[in-house]
Amino acid sequence: MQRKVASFYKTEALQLNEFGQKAAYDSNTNCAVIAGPGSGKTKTLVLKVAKILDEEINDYQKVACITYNRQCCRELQQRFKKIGISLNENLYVGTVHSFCLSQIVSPLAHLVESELPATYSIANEKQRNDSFESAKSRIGEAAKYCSFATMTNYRMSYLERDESFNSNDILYANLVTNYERFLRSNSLVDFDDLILITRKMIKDYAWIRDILKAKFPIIVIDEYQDLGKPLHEIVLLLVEHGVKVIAVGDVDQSIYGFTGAHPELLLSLSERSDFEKVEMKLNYRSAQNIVNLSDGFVGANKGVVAHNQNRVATIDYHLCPNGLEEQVDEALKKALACVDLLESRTLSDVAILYPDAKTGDIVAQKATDRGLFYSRIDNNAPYRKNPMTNFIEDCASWITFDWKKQGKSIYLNDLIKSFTVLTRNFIEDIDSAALNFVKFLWSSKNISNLITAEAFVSKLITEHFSVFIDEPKTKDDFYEVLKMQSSLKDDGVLHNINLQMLGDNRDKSNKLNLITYHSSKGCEYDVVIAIGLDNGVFPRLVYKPRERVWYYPEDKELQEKRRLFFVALTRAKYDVHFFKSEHFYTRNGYKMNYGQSIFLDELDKKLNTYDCQ
Ligand SMILES: Nc1ncnc2c1ncn2[C@@H]1O[C@H](COP(=O)(O)OP(=O)(O)OP(=O)(O)O)[C@@H](O)[C@H]1O
Repeated sequence: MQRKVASFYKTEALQLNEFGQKAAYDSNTNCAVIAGPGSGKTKTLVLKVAKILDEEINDYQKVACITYNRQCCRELQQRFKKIGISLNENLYVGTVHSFCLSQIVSPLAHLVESELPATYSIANEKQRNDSFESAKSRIGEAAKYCSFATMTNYRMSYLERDESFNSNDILYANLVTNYERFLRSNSLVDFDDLILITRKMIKDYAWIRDILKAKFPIIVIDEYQDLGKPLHEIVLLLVEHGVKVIAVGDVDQSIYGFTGAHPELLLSLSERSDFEKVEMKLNYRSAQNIVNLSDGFVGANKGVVAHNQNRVATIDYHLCPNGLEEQVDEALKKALACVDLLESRTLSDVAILYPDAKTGDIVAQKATDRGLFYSRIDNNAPYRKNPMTNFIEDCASWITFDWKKQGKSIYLNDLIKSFTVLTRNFIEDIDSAALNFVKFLWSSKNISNLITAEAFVSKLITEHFSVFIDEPKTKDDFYEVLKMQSSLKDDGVLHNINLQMLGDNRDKSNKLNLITYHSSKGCEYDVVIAIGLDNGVFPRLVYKPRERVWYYPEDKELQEKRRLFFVALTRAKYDVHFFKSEHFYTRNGYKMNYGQSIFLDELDKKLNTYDCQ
């Protein structure tokens, strides 16, 4: 029988440490791995999956490797690739939403009674917001100050539409009901629907659990702390049905409370008698002084030790009294200075972290003014990276690649494979579609100096991606392709990008990382430069009109922001620079002097206590 994975993973696994990694790798039962930043969770998980593929899975079975967001998913795929494992018949890697849609809702929902409309699309952000606004106006004045996040939380917490759903908070129950009604009236479902419908299907039908167990006898879930109640219930139902579950996460890195995530669910899983609990306490990433500062910053001190005992990090605060724009200018200067410090360091080893996409606009504009290349991840980035936009960048790179130059190219074979994976479920005659696609690539390569990036993307869309236009399963991904196309137009933000530069976007080397605190999860950089560390900016404050005073948000929300700060701090291998102005501006433009971020105060306290510097 042909081996499903190369044995290279075994050599890599020899590196796993005795501080939890090996125990997780060797565990033969359900396992909950709880480990802090940089402890090698992802490394261990990837090697463990390789071992499972090699030893436990037969030809007709699959391991599902699921995570919460797109970026973590990409990271996992890249890590698999590094040890010679690509997605194949026995390995599924995807987000929880794509797992629910592609493995459960889409193939099985029409066979059971479900809430799913006969034909449906996945609602995009605007459609979700429109439905929410319509629901609010249907209810009237009482719903004026209701937020989408609170509604989501309610919807993901009260899973049965029973008395407790209706009575716990009548206003939000009403809002959820109306929101769903508006979605359905437009034949739409949203991402949370996918999870809620999946949960109900798995709960109500044992034969669906049977199918899942037969196909996916082992499910591995990364970033478990980001899961909410319905997903946790799905996991428990499957575990009780005999599916083996490996859950990996870090409670202190739970930053999706606004989508209904409950970090304590990972702890409750680890305490079950049918789960082995493994903790990892070695940090491979950061210097000891960063580890000292971050350990216990959110919860109890865990006694984490830095692997690189000799590494010493600089932790610096920088005051910019003139406000955010000055912070951005100084942060960019600092980024360049940090690159100059070490010969081996490039811009891609440095990240500027900011609290929101609006601030990202300022950073991106100022970086462009300085002629810096950057890789940007936030909601206002011209387009998001996803399998389709990555594929287009890869195509552009192949077309414009100059073989005489040094560098790593993408191979035509890989492009054909990706094209097939992307389109095979939507095109009947995949062979001739692939042949046409290859002809298109070669003809574009022959005129690569003449064709604009926009013309290339437009042609690719009309001639080879038209199958995606009304396809619900790929709607969000395809939307990013359309955003890419429009940003490349004459009036778009990327109008000055040629085909080669579009191809270069696939490569992060020598590009400064511009990223929100949120999106930085799972990343690591030599140097982290964090801006906006002022009360009122990060964390945001809440205005009490009667008292005319700004307060910190309530404990739960502040704790979530604290975890976000913890995520940012723990991305750094070496140095961390915090920028602050000690004031913020209200929406009406008033300057409020509320000092540096409370999290810098807390860090100060730790610095004084432990003499971390
Ligand atoms: N046993 C090991 N020996 C050497 N290096 C390791 C080992 N385990 C992990 N590393 C390295 O430590 C770094 C962090 O590992 P990894 O990204 O897997 O951690 P993580 O726990 O997933 O981090 P985070 O939760 O912060 O994203 C990586 O550069 C990885 O290669």
